[in-house]
Amino acid sequence: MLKITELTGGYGDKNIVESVSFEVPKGSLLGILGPNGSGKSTMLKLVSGVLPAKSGHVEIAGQAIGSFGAKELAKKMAVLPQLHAHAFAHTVRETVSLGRYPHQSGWFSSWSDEDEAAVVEALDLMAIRHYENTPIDQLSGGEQQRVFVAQALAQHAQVLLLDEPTNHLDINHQRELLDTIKKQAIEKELTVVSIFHDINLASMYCDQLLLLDKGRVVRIGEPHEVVRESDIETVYHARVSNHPHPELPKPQITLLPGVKGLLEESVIRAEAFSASAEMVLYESPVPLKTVSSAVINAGAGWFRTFINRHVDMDYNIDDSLSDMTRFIESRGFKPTDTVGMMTAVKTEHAVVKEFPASFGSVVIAVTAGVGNAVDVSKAAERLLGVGTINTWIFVNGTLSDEAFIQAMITATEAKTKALHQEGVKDPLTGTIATGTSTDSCLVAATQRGDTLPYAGPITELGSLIGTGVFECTVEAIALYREAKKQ
Ligand SMILES: Nc1ncnc2c1ncn2[C@@H]1O[C@H](COP(=O)(O)OP(=O)(O)OP(=O)(O)O)[C@@H](O)[C@H]1O
Repeated sequence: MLKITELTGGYGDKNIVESVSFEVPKGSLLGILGPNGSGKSTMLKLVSGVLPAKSGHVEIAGQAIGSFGAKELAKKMAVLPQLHAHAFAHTVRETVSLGRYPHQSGWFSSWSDEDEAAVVEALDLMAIRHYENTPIDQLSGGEQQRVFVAQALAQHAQVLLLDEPTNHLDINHQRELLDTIKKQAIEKELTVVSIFHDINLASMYCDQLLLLDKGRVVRIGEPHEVVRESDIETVYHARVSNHPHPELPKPQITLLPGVKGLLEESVIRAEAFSASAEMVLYESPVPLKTVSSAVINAGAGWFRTFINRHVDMDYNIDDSLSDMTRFIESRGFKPTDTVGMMTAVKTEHAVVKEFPASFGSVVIAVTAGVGNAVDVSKAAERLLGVGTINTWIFVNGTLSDEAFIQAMITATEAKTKALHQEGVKDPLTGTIATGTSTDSCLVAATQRGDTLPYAGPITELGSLIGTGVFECTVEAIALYREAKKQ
C-alpha cells in the first residue's frame, strides 16, 4: 500500500535521511525506532511530502505522491506531527473538525452528515467527546495528544503517519490509543507508520519495525528480528536485556543501568537459617534473585524472605494462596518480599548445610517426607499421603539464566538418586520412587561476586549442588523415617 524506495533528503545541502526503503501493506503497522536525532521525524516529513525529497519515491497504492494535489493527498494520508501549534483557542470539536478539511469544497460551507459522523466517531474513539466544547489550551498534554490523534482519524485517510502518538500519555491511555489504532488499521485496512521512543510498546503493537541510525536503516523486519540486544545496544549506546513478553510472542527489553551503584555486600550462611516446628526461615539482608515453584511468589523475582511452613496433614489446599499470605503477614513479613512453600513434614527436621567453593559457597536446605512417594514414570491418579520434598539451593555467586535452570535439573537428579539409595518405593507400584507428588524446588543467588554461567555436574557449582542435595536429602529422609517410628 505504502511503498518507499531509496528515499533521501534533509535540510539545505545536508542529507539527514539516506536511501531508506520499506513497504507497509494495508491493515498493518510499521514502527520507526531510533535514537534522538537519527532522522525519524525528517523521514516522516519526506514520506508525507512536507519536506521535498532529494531523491527516491513515495507511492500510495502504486501512485507517486507527487501526482496528487495537496487536498487529494490529504484525503489519502493523515499526519500527526510531533509538535502542535495550537496557540489559537479552538475547541476540541473544532480541532477535530479540521481533519475534515480535505473533504470540504469550501471552508465548512459543505459540512455533510458524513463529516459530522466522522468527527463524532473520532471523538468517541479517543474518548474525548465529554469535553468536545473545551478549548484545547485548557487541556493537559495527554488530553491534547488524543485530540490531535482524533483529528488525524477524522481525516479518513488510508495512510496514517504518526510522530510519537503516545507522547504525554499515561500507560492506560497509551494502551487505549494503540489498541484503537491497531483496531482501526485492521477494520478499515489503514496503513500506519508511527515513530516510537518506547521500544517495548512498538514491539507489542507493530507488525514490522524499522530501526534507524544516522538516517540509515540498520534493520527492518518483525519485532523479534529487530528488537535484539546487540542492535539496540549499538544504536542507542545503552545496555539492555531482552526477555519475552509474558503474554505475547513479542520481545521486550529492559534498560540496564550504566552504573550498578554500591551493591551492599552480603553472604548467605547456613547459621542464619532457622528451623522450628512452625517453619524453616531464611531472611536475607539483601534481595536474592530467585527461581522457584513455591506457593507464594513462584517463578522468577528478587526476594528477601524464604519460608518453608509446616502445615497439618489435613491442610485445605484450595485456599493455600490467601492462607499463606495471611500467615506471612501475621509473622511480620511482607508477602511481596517473601517466597513461601509449605510441607506437612516436621520443619524442625530440616537439613541445612553449607558447602564451601572457590567462588564462595552453596547453602542447601531440604525437608523430606516420603509417605507420598511416586515413581514418576508410572504416575497415576492417587490419594495424597503425607510428604513432600522441598529443596532450597542458595548460591553466593552470580548465576546466569542457564545456571538457574541447570541448578534445578541437577538438584532434581540428586534428589532422585537419594530416593534410590534409600530404597524409597512408590507404594502404588512397588517401584523405586523418583520424588513425591508435590515436591518444590528453589534456587536463589546473591548475584554478587564470581559469574557462574552453568550449573551442570561438570561445573564446581553443579557438583556441589549434586553432592549437597543428595547428602541433605538422604539425611532428611532418615530423620523423617526416625520420626515415623516414634
Ligand atoms: N528544520 C530543520 N533544519 C535543519 N536541521 C534540522 C531541522 N529539523 C531537524 N534537523 C536536524 O536533523 C537531524 C534529525 O532530526 P529529526 O528531528 O529528524 O530526528 P528524530 O530522530 O526525529 O529525533 P527525536 O527523537 O529527537 O525526535 C537532527 O540533527 C536535527 O538537528
